[in-house]
Amino acid sequence: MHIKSNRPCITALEAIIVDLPTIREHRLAMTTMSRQTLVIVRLSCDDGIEGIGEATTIGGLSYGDQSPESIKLTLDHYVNPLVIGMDATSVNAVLAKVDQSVQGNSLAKSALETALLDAQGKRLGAPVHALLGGAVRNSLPVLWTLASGDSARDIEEAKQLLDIRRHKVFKLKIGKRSPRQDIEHVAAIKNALGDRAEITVDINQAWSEATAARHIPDLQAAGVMLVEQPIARDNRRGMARIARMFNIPIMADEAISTPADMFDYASDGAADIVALKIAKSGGPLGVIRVAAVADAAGIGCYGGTLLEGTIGSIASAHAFAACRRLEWGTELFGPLLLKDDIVVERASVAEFELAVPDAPGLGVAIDEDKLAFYRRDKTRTTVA
Ligand SMILES: O=C(O)C[C@H]1C=CC(=O)O1
Ligand SMILES: [Mn+2]
Repeated sequence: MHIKSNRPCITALEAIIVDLPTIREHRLAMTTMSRQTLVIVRLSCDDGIEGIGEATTIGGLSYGDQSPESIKLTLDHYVNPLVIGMDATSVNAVLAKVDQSVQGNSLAKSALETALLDAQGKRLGAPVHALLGGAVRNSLPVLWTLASGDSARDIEEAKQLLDIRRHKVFKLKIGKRSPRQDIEHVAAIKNALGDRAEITVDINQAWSEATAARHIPDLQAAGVMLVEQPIARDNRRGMARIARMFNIPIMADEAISTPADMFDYASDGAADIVALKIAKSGGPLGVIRVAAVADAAGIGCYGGTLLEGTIGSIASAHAFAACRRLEWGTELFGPLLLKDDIVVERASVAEFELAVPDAPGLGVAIDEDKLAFYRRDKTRTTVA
């Protein structure tokens, strides 16, 4: 017999596109950003509780195959009719229903999963990390990406961040210029910072396997600590050959989204480290499944970002806090790249670490005035 439950139901799901300015240009191999676009999700339930989530990508469709506009369309037209009326307390049941009718679209699913966890946490008076099995750590090391496009400016920026004890690991985005220019840039920064800082590089798939084989030794000689996604995401065999060829750790990012991707990479020995991202894996629960496969294979975990604002970064922080091992730290600096955000209290980093909130849910509240000001379909023109 089917017993009608008295559990709270989902009554509304809203997706809002928000455009925010960045503090400086951010240059990656595939695009240069001067603003960031977030998709904020608000999920209402009939017990009066609201959950929030965020789906954010980089540079429209230049980084990945989901754009802010397509994420909103997916949520409005496909996900919304599936979830309205469902029991809001079973995150797994809601996501299973969505997975049956919506293929892919991991970013929309991540924002939905985050909003459900936020709502359930608020309902139970528990932080999201507690819903994920509990935090193994209550703060996370955060690196900073130097990507102004100018070596001198990057060095100055790094020195300042070291002085104020905000970051001591720096990721350099390379692959846009020639390998020779890139290596000069990397060496200049490492020489200027010396032992005060560790340097990593992210090539964002820009090199061929032959270019990687030729130039990874130069990066190693320049003092680089690890190399992220040197070649195309679908060239798993090439990644395996590179990982075997060099001692310097090779990190897979764009190549690994699902537990199955992680399993294939692990089976082929195609990466030493994986960049976990809630956006790639469909949310905090999804990313923990990928981390479990990585753990089983002895592959190191790193807490990655798609440069989300505070909501998405704090959702990631809850998940990364709950991962059993997080040997390579995180890059949850997205909120610090933004000039402003749409929350009451922005995420901040002190003593090189980001604190994981302990308040119910995500522990983040929307600033309604700022949201009204920055939303693309703007409803007012001044911030109070
Ligand atoms: O890792 C990426 O590919 C994307 C992102 C993370 C940090 C950053 O600057 O860009
Ligand atoms: Mn990357």
